[in-house]
Amino acid sequence: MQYGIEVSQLTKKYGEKTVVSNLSFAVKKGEVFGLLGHNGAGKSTTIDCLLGLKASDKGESKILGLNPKKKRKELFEKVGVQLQASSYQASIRVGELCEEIAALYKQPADYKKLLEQFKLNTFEKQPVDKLSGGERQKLSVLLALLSQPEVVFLDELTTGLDVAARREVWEILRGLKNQGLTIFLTSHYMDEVEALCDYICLIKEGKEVVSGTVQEVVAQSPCEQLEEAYLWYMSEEVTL
Ligand SMILES: Nc1ncnc2c1ncn2[C@@H]1O[C@H](COP(=O)(O)OP(=O)(O)OP(=O)(O)O)[C@@H](O)[C@H]1O
Repeated sequence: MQYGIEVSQLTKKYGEKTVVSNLSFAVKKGEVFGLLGHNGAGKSTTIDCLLGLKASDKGESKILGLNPKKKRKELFEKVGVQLQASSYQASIRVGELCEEIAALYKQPADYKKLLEQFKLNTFEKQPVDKLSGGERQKLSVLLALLSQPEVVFLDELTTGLDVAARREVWEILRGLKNQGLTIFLTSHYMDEVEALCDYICLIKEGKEVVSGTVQEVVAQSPCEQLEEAYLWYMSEEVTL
């Protein structure tokens, strides 16, 4: 099986409002796919529907060839998820949280090694609620990788991280990608998208505006840089 993620005509409504509309795409194993769009475009809702956390109104999705709603147990070991708002038990320490989560999996990663990679090892004994916003963000990416997943979903992976920390996280992800990890990410930073993504899809009000490699998306616009192209696409009328 060639694909890490397959999505066909995914549609999600909240009441009368359609927030994800007929989205279709496929992510090959070992590729990095970026779903981009303004605040409220429907990115997090798409992830929730893909994972079966929210019921979609139409469409199908598969992760590693499996239906996430029907094969939840099977996928649990294979899929890592970093969501935007992660809440943890009050006053649990970083090391304890890692241990607790690692204990859920059959073959977890060595969390101490991951803490070192993410430069969080000095915080092992610190309560999670005393971490800075950026440290907590890095921890949420780390936790998504604890199961040694085959597919990982990262929602705004480096929001709040400083320049050096962002690059460290990119390096870690590139290394994991080279080992075959499939990555689905959302990001508001176009330099990050250029640095990491093999394929991107821009959405506006839940609808696809354009998709392709970064080079293809830029080439189909009158712009030369992804950030300008992104703004150009976003200012266009939605016609789909
Ligand atoms: N439970 C809900 N009930 C009603 N509307 C919702 C609900 N959850 C999300 N929405 C709306 O759906 C739309 C898409 O939200 P979503 O969180 O998917 O956007 P996003 O692209 O992830 O945005 P951001 O970049 O700000 O995180 C928004 O207009 C949001 O207000």
